[in-house]
Amino acid sequence: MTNPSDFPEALQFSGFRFADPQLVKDLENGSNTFNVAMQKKPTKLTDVDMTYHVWGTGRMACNLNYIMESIWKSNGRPEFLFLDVRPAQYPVALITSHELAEQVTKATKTQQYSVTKSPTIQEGFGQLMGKYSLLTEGGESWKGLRKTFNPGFAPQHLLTLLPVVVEKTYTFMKKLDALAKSSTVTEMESYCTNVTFDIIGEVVTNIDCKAQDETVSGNDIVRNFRMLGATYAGESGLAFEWLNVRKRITRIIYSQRLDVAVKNCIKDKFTEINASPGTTTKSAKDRSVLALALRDIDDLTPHLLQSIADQVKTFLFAGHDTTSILLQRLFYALSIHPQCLAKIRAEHDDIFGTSDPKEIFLARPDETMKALVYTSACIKEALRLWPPASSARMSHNGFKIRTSDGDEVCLDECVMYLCHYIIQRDRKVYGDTADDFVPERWIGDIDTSSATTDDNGSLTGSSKIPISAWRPFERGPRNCIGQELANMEARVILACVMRRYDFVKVGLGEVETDEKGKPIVDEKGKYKTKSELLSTMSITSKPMDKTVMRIKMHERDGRDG
Ligand code: HEM
Repeated sequence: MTNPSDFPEALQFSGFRFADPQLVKDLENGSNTFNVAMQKKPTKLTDVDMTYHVWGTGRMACNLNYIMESIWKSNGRPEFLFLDVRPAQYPVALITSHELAEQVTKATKTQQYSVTKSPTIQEGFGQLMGKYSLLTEGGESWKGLRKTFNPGFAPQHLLTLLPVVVEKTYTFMKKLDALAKSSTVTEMESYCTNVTFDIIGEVVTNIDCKAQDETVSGNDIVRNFRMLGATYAGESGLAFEWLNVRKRITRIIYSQRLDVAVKNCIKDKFTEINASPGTTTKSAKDRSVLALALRDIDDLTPHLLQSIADQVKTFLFAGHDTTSILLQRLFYALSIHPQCLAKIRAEHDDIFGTSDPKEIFLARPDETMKALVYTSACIKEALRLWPPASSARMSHNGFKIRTSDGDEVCLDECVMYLCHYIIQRDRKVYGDTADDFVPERWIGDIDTSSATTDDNGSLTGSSKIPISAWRPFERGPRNCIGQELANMEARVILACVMRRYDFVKVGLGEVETDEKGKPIVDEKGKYKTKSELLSTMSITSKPMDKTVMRIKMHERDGRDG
């Protein structure tokens, strides 16, 4: 057994230290060369020049995952390694294998609800989600909250939300129609974020947030969310963030405004529920996050109000940003993989024929969702290659991982960073096509639900891919509560838009064309691109340029008449 206290001084935990003034100055100037202590095995340490990994990889410091990947590769791709990034942050234990990640996230006798969340999440994003957030709470308080909200995400209840998802999707399509008509080059991020915000707004509050309505500047919640979210541009929650004082002050201001707007919404709902006797039965059927949180509450004390506000903010944030990224990645991936695009369109032709998808979805919701098999495989593959989130944990009670060599390593007081980006591109699992978009690998195994899969992480489905090697929603008790909602949204949106439009990337990641202007196809059947659409880190991992595209009506099905 190895314990961090046995490590050389460089790795001994000292807490979140604000270092000597010279070092802080160097960090601010960007001139500091970090001394990164790392190891393949706990006993062997090497000093590595961090600057090389940040600037020397050719991928720039745009995303923490790329830096981690570079360090990991140059150290022989170990299943975990330690990084001493003090005093910027706690020491980090980078977890790169799905087997080790599984040990961290599963429930055990000593870690009943899996290893607790890292304090860096609350330190980094507390202002966005609040200190009582379901995402960061632990122990029995977390358990109680999760139990309260689970009914709002039960599969049968989610199906009742399908009409809302379809309606919001049609508003989204109106926007895309207008873009196609005007041939305007646009950033897809705001369109995707607005549609997912509108959907999650209904799920959380039962209120139309009108995020897609340009004639109004959005309600107070949407507006303050946008402003607050913008202050997180370029942040990962793992390092350096505390240095920017101006940003921190701006953040406090918008965070307070958001809090007030959310609390007003909660108070209105509380009054509505308690207004007339008849509403009790109505509210019993209302499974919005807000109604579930207010159920059985007679006295809305300041503490309760704050806790509910924190849950509402958490759901609103976690429920729109990640799904928006997924949509952008899918539109782009399908635009450069012509064979996949043809297959997904063929599937939609089979299911909808010449009918309006809306009618089919509303007439046969369950059957239609299940029929979208290739569509689901595309979603699963996009989440594998471009996972929007990750997980960060920290233990304090002697938690040990067992390595593939049988060593036991104690990871107490380190941030365990479960890097989905590296884990889900593991060549040992995904072979030579680990970095390629191949939805076909999931046919026969399109289930995305962590709840229904085999808990021990063994092989499943015809894909024969270990279950735990696909973990964009994380696994174990702290898995994503909204995963089926995200999956439903993505399926509906793809089914409605993929036959109607052609998405053409402009700028970063643009397709290379021949002298006749036709895309050049590579040996794998993919369009060659002039560059890679890298991701930046702004809490989550987002396409760097906000996915600049031109939208065209797809000729075969063009109904823009
Ligand atoms: C593609 C879409 C999504 C992805 C990739 C995603 C990813 C994740 C991940 C990785 C976690 C675990 C985080 C950790 O271990 O610290 C998580 C938790 C969570 N997600 Fe999602 N998520 C998505 C969509 C949603 C949606 C639509 C909602 C809202 C309904 C949502 C609400 C939450 C909440 C509340 C948690 C905390 C759950 C708990 O700790 O009990 N997510 N999500």
